[in-house]
Amino acid sequence: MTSVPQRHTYYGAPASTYTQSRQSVAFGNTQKRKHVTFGPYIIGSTLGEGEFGKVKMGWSKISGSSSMDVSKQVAIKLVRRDNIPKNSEKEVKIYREINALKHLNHPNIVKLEEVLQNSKYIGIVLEYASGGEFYKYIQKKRRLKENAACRLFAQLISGVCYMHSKGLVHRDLKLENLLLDKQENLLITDFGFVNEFSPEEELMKTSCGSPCYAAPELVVTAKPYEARKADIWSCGVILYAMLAGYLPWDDDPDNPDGDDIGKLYRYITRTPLKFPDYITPVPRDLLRETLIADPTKRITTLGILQHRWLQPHHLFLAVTPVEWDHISKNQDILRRPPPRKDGASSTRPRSACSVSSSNSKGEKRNSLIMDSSLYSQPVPPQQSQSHAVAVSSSPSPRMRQSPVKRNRHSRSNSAASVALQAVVDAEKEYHATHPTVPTSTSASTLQFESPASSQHNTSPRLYQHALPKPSINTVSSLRDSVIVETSPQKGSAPFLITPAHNDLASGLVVPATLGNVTMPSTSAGQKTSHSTASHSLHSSSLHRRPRPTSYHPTSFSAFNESSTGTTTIAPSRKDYEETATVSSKNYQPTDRGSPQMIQKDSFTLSKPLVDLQLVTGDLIKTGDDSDSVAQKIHDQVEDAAHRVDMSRQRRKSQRYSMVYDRLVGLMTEGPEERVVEDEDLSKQNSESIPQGGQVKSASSNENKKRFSIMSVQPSFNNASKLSMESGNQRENSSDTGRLKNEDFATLHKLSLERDSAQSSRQSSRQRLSAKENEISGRKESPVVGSRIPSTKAAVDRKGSPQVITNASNVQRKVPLRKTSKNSQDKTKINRASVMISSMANKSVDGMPEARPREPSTAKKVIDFFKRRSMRL
Ligand SMILES: Nc1ncnc2c1ncn2[C@@H]1O[C@H](COP(=O)(O)OP(=O)(O)OP(=O)(O)O)[C@@H](O)[C@H]1O
Repeated sequence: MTSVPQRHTYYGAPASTYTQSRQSVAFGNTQKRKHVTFGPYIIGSTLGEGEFGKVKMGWSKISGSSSMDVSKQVAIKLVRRDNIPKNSEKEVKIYREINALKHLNHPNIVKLEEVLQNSKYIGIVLEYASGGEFYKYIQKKRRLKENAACRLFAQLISGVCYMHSKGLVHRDLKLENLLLDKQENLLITDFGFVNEFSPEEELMKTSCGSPCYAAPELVVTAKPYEARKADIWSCGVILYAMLAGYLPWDDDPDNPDGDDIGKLYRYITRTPLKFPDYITPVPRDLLRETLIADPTKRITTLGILQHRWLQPHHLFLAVTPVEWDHISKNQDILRRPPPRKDGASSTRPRSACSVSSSNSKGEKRNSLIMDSSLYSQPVPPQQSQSHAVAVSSSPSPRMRQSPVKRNRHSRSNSAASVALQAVVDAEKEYHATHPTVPTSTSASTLQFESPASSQHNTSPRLYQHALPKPSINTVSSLRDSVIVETSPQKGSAPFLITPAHNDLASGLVVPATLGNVTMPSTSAGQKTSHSTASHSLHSSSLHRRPRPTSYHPTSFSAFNESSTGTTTIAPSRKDYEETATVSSKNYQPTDRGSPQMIQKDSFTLSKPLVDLQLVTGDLIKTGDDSDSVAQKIHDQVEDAAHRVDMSRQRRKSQRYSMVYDRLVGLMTEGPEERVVEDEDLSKQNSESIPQGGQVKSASSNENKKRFSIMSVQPSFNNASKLSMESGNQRENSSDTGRLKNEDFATLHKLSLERDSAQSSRQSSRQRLSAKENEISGRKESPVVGSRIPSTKAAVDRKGSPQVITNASNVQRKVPLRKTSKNSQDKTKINRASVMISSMANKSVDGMPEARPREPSTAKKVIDFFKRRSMRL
């Protein structure tokens, strides 16, 4: 039997593809087949394709076991390293995704298993969502029944609340970024636009997401926006799509395809939400509160949690972020392969050798070191969890079995499956013992139970499936510790909770549920009694099973989401948050109030050598010293050239054709349209949207220190600006490089790059003119900025499931679909997650006047894409 190749076997390997590491692997007792491997994973079929490349199915192998030792299915996002230029927004996107996922442990958020790399690829190993894409699920069913939609929306909101409680916002929530697991639980994925907010700086300035799901405030104003509210809007659109089978505001006769973003948002802000008959009043009410254009009037996540439509899932929704973390932590214990008899760990080693790697040319790829060593970085200190200690113990016999023998293609790694099953069981039991509690939305008028009743009536079984079997022996001090009893079939690692003894001096309190204590009185305005919690912790209830929830939505008093750090926290929330002895700055008063805010420093990991201060404009706006200016300009130029190259490569994909069309449209259409001058754009971005990676060179030292940092994400105006200015920037970079650094090698490199970029642009121009000739020979020259013909536009419309006509509703209802490009590229989909800040340049309301501009190279390129798109 061939063992799993050592990690080093694919480091520094010849620059081919992952296929070069084909291994002959025993497969069954008889058949020997070649398998493509990537590190310890056997690569399977393509699951999908995104911006960064293909996502492949993978099976991990555990060396030393017998044949058929495929243990776990994963999804591996394979990112070609040469597709992600250093310091580019793509690189940042990847880091953002990894850094965010690293901190998120929620059953409805796709789990990051690890990150691997070789000389050619970076492999982001994710939990496998075997249920497929959510939009397809809706598409298949045309629309979801209310109960199903309610369950899935509860899961979505739970995941969103969880990430908000961590101080993260997704900013690109849409159907296409939701997957399903085997049990049809929702998994939020694609965290490329994730960002963090802090109590001090809640507002964000980078507009991103997909137009049809983006909150109006992102588009109609250039003002900073409250990112959580934008996520809530997107959730509303998703819910509407679940229930209706089509997107809201998709019936504008003047903009039937919704590809005119300006019109779309004018329509959204001016047209009342309409519902098809089959959406009942209660979800309508929730949708009305969610899809309010004014973010200050829009419902908060807390409001959603408390909405009566979601009441059937209130137990699930009441699981706190702390609890999800505990559950996840213990699942990790469960997943750990058993120790081998010889004492060696059967766990394949974390890729210590992957701290750094070289490509085939021996070049260090330090910029992309973000493998398992990054993944395995410790979770940032989370004071709220300081009371919890997970103690491992020898696994149960069941755990010693190979997972393959139990279930060859098991979803043993499905966080959602285990945790959600636990919640479902808890809910079932709860409903069994409380028949008056509604189990369907039809009874949703029933109010939440009172906090007092919830103390005693909440099912104790929540943790039974989620946490390992207790071991009395491991309890060091029964007086100070609490055993959380767990399901006997889930292994034997104990879950030992050491309460913090109400250590008010340290600002910590023990989550009541985890300590199996009676919930303190939670009525709003009533002071939380920590001594009560303490007493309970030390009471005779030690061996009682914990209540599944530690707070109840109704236990929260409403608080002003927009206030920053000064919010008075409802007493019940204090059980989960640091007390007054800790500055309120230390946690975000999010709707669900978690004490586990990701520390700013921990999210923007130092491990990636990307200058996050430069490229994540939302996070930090900073100046820079002049010495790094040349490098930055150079990087930007390199990036711009690469972007042009990539654009050409992506012709087969129509992914951005609509956006290019829109860009052209914004430049040229109608009296309200605004043409954004480069200077204008720079000015605007530097003043009001100071995000991103476009560095504008400054003439004086002072100016150099005030570099405006604009959108690093693919803002299309910025992209065009980059293209347009690339020539100048090259000159600038070259000059600056010469002035600041007389390193001949640098100059040589720059000139080589410039030459190659110039030749690349030249060939692009040639192709462009050839295409123009071809097009003009075939048909009348298309009007620049004109709308894509509807039949085509229906295909081109990214990220916007379409609607088809339904007689019962005047709205058009094209089935939700994520369109394929062509037969060869079935998995490639149209999903435009874009920086839409540029769209704000379009005059929607009170935007500045347009100024004419000269045609430029970039515009020609854009025209080319547009024509190509129309032709297709
Ligand atoms: N964990 C997963 N399990 C199963 N399939 C997955 C998983 N992750 C991604 N896929 C499939 O791969 C496709 C592309 O994945 P993903 O959206 O994460 O890539 P991406 O490069 O981030 O794309 P983009 O940023 O353009 O949305 C998805 O639409 C889905 O079909």
